[in-house]
Amino acid sequence: MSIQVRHIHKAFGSFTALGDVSLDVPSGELVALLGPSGCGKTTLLRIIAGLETADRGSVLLDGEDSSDTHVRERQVGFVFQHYALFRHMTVFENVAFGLRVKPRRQRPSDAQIARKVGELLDLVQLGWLADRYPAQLSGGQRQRIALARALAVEPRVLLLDEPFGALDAKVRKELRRWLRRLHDELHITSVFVTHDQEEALEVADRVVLMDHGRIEQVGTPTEVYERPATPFVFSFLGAVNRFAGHVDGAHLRVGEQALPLGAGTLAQGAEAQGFARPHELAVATQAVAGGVPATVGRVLSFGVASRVELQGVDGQPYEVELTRDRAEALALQAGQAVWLVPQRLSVFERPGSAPAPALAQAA
Ligand SMILES: Nc1ncnc2c1ncn2[C@@H]1O[C@H](COP(=O)(O)OP(=O)(O)OP(=O)(O)O)[C@@H](O)[C@H]1O
Repeated sequence: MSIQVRHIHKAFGSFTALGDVSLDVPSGELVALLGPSGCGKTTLLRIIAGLETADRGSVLLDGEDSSDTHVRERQVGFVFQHYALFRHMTVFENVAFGLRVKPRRQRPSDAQIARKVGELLDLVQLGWLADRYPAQLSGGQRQRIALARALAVEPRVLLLDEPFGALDAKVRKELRRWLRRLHDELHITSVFVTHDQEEALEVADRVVLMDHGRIEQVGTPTEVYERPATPFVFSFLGAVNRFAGHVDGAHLRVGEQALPLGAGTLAQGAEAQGFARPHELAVATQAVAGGVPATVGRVLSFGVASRVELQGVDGQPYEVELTRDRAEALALQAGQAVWLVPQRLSVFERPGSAPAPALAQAA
């Protein structure tokens, strides 16, 4: 089932939690809503679910406006971070619950329920736990059972709110791979909320980056990581080095240095920030054109990679990732003066910072 979110606006009192949010989720896709705490991810998920109503805008499920459709009729399955299973029920009964509470005419027979629950427990690979109670399960097992319970009623959409948020890093990693495999088997349109960028990039077909109640970018993991549309996306998705300056002809002028700009449409004289990931900076031990001076701090080597922490002349921190061989060839020492040369620089103009055209010409 496809989901279309159209111009959703939601305020809590005077606080705008979502401002004009629109999003298309094609049928069968697994989409991650990613953003910092408080950016509106859960609110958007709850509006899609029908657990919350929007002030304006609409949600279309398979092209039909769902505003007047009750949560129960939307055929949506949920898994929440702390969606406690029923403590007094066995795993089997927890998974069977959604089937047992169906209206009498739609309710499967006991034999059908037993078969269905058995299949679902096999699917989440926990058939051997059917007779246990939730307190006798690990956190990861509980979330897999919660997922089996959500799937029992054959939802057309699956909504997951930080489903692995409460688990430790290792279990989280295992479960997200497992979720991806499960999705590839079932192809249920799924939206999951996370504030963990690695989780979103690893699991989702497409990532929706949100900040302050707005969508900043929607794209495949490669698109959002390789071609961030805004400074926020750049900073949110992993380590980044920042070079603040202004546009000067075909260069970004950063202090005394002029860093070459790629093709673009930046306004002459505008204040701008250049971004480069740690692996996109080369280190030179002699002064070079287009290099920004910095002082080596710590050099950390893990396996085949080395990470170098540095400081710019104005105290700006930088981080560079090199192959270990390259780091050893450079023989970097703490306190050494070096020059950082961006191999790729993504430059964003500060909105409204471009001088008036006449001024720019005079400069
Ligand atoms: N019922 C409510 N009443 C008042 N404010 C609310 C309510 N629900 C959410 N908010 C506010 O709306 C904003 C968005 O909340 P939301 O839960 O959607 O964020 P989130 O991105 O899911 O954050 P987190 O990752 O911390 O869960 C927050 O500032 C939150 O305090």
